[in-house]
Amino acid sequence: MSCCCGDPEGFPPGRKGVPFLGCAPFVGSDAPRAFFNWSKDYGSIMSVRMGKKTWVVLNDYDSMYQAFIEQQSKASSRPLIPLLDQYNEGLGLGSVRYGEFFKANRSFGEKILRGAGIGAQTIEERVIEESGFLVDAIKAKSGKSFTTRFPLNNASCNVLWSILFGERADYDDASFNRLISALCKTINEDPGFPSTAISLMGLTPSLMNFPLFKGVNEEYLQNFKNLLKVFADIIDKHKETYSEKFSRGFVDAYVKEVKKGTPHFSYEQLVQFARELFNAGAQPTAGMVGWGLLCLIHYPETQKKLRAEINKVIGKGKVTTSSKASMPYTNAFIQELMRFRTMVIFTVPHETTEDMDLKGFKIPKGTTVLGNVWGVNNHPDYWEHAEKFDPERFIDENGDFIKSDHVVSYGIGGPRDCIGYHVAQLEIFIMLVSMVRKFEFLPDPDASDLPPIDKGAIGAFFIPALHKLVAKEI
Ligand code: HEM
Repeated sequence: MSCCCGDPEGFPPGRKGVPFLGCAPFVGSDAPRAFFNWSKDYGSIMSVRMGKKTWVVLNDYDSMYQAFIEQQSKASSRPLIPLLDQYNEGLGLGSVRYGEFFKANRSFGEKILRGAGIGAQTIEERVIEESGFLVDAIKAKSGKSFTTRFPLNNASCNVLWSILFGERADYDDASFNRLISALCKTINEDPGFPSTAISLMGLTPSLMNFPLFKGVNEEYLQNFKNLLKVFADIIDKHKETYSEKFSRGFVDAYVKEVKKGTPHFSYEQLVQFARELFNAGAQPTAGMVGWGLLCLIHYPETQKKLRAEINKVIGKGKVTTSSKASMPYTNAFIQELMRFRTMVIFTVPHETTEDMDLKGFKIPKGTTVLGNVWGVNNHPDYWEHAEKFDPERFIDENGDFIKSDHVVSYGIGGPRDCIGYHVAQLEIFIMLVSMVRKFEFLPDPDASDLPPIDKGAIGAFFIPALHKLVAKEI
């Protein structure tokens, strides 16, 4: 049975927008904020017509928890997203439908990203080694202003590359830098029409046929094809030099499964899976560390407190996560950073595989359900002055760190949360601590203003706009 507006009875209320496009023309360049504002009229669980489809958007912690954790058996698939499907053809991980193929590949990926089966060096050791190269690259700037994005992208790409292939590249390696540029082109990391258009085409596929969007999409698709070709070639080389006696990383471990004939493993899937881990992992992590450095120059008192704790707990010793439990301020800084600059603004869209009853609303099988990650990270019910960067909100009266469930930057949990959480957290902690211990970060003396702390590309990820700063060696 359906109600007068065409939605099934009991379906969450919401916005319909205009014929063909639905709400796309009203979303603007900041979709999570637009959805969150609409939820003030319709409630936390609301519907939004995007093109021909009506999505359900969850704008608070409780509804996301009930859908993605408590009813995970019903809400863990993925809808077909034409923008992504045109290059991944249903392979990879993030857009794969829930089922045996997904489970086999996800569980393999989880093991590898925890460090199993990729040779003797742990992931933490790889991150520590890479942080040393990052510090050296910044030292080489000799206190002159530099664009942070490049060494951070190099460092984060190297960590992923080392997990995938067991090797890293110097920061001036021309072919690796070309690969990083190819990656950046797939992300559209600069604010402007292309990054907004990609975000909107993900939500409303019909826009892909409109002239202005068509050009952006053609370029987007070509960039992905270029990146896929690079991965296919390198994986072919790894297949030729494969040996059962050692594993250089994810790719060797996966080749082993294909050779064994393990169901759901294939070379085509390997190319897409490896490409996707690189795509989904390298830039959000580099971007998060980049936002962290920006916060340090905007809040110099915070920078001082952070360094004081690092010096007290680690001093000149090796930076490892074994010190983390004794560093409440650093933990608070990182948790607030993840909340304040939400890198992945929505969950990847989920799809229901059965009818679902969500807090009294009826959500039929086959409905797209989106979690508003930015909305939860900024919800006034959990955060006083959410717009303020304030690590102290996570320090209790005894000076201890308060871990919060309401920071959902990696998703809320369940079978589709971020598979790279462990790697990203290692990188953010070890890279930031290693840099803050060695350098005082200061504004670029040649710039009239501080670089903006609220402007970035809101496409696939919320990446800081290109900016320069100074790192003065301590
Ligand atoms: C600061 C860094 C990162 C943030 C904020 C982040 C955030 C997220 C979020 C919000 C999701 C969607 C969860 C959902 O749909 O419910 C996700 C999914 C995913 N992330 Fe991350 N991520 C980060 C780093 C990484 C890294 C380092 C990797 C790879 C090594 C990675 C790989 C993925 C993949 C493959 C998925 C899809 C998982 C699936 O569908 O099963 N991410 N991430």
